[in-house]
Amino acid sequence: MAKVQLVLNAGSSSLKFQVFVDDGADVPNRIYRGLFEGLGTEPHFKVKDHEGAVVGEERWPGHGGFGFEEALAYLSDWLAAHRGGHQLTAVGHRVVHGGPNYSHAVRLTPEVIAELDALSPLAPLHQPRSMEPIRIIARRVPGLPQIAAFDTAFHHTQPEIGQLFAIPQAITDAGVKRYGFHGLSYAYLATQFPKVDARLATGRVVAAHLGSGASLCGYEAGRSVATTMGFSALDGLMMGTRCGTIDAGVVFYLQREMGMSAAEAEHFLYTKCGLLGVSGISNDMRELREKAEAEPGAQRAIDLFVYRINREFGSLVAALGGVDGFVFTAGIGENDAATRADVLNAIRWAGFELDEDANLIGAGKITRGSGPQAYVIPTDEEWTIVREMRALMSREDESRTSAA
Ligand SMILES: Nc1ncnc2c1ncn2[C@@H]1O[C@H](COP(=O)(O)OP(=O)(O)O)[C@@H](O)[C@H]1O
Ligand SMILES: CC(=O)OP(=O)(O)O
Ligand SMILES: [Mg+2]
Repeated sequence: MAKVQLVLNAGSSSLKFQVFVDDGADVPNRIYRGLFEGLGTEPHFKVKDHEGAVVGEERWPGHGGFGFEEALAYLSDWLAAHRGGHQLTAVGHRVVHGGPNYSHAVRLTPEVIAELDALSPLAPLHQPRSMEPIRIIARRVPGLPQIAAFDTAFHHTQPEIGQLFAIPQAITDAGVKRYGFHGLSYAYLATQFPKVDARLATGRVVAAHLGSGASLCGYEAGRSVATTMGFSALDGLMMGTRCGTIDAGVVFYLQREMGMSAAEAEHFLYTKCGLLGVSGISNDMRELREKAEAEPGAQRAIDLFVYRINREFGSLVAALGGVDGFVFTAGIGENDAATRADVLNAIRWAGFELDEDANLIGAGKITRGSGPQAYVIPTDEEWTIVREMRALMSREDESRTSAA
């Protein structure tokens, strides 16, 4: 029976996973990559092997009661039954918020789980979802090692000034500061920079993670020095359903003049705004692109999405003192050539020159000329998690050895 490590990435309606051989190799050896999507509505399971061939697929039409619990039970049975069976040795999880304390992965003990639960108010859309599979597995397989890797951890290298809001120190000390998110994705991109272009690895780079959540990260020599998300995953760019940066005065206005409670205003800004709110049509860029010619709302949403990226890009370039490269990643960044073209045309002022043909192919370098270059690099959050998990376990082994 093959020993394997499982990595889970729990989203709002999906559960992505990857399975790696537990061989301690520095470059993780992936054997399966898959997801459950449509949880709570029309669940659908699909898994591919390391060559991308589909090796499992199942649907549960109309099974609204099929959630993480059912998905994890199905996955565990599938792994046990497949190719002579697989023995799980550890599970790694994407946890969105690690708070001020965690700049690396951590082993999930009951105390750590309680500490991470307490961060839910900082990421109300994400943290409770991140924590659910951890609890289910702890109950189903007590004793199975579980670790958490955090979206916030990669941004611990931001200078202190970049983490501050202009508020009294006592409130900053209570944790009200800029954390930044999508760090598992940005950490993965940084590992690819040297393979893609040496200037990315050593220079000043802005990467755009454009998925259902969206943010930009400014890197200096592969380390995060500034990012558009701050205290919560509501900040920065316009997203699928989130507003991004908004004048705090609007939040009070929604409550005082429009009769929303604090909870209603929060729900509104997380789930009814962004591409969905502006277009009145959809949070999905594919649908907006299809309808952009006929529906002015769809085009306006796309225009604002791009405008906000250009504005926030300018702010990161100011923080970096210049820019040597740009990277696109995640659902929109990897798949939507039209958005990439719009963004590169918007940031021409920084010297980027779109290569239309390369952009249509959508892999590798998509600019030309003598200025800074832009690239498409597909992200892989689960790869960062398994690497973090192995690093944590070898640190633990070392400290056990030196204590002995
Ligand atoms: N082929 C495509 N063309 C344009 N946009 C796409 C395409 N595929 C996915 N997207 C966009 O990517 C989003 C999902 O991105 P993803 O990175 O998978 O997000 P998440 O992991 O946060 O769910 C979708 O909502 C959609 O807007
Ligand atoms: C932190 C965050 O916004 O994550 P996602 O893009 O998965 O919603
Ligand atoms: Mg995501």
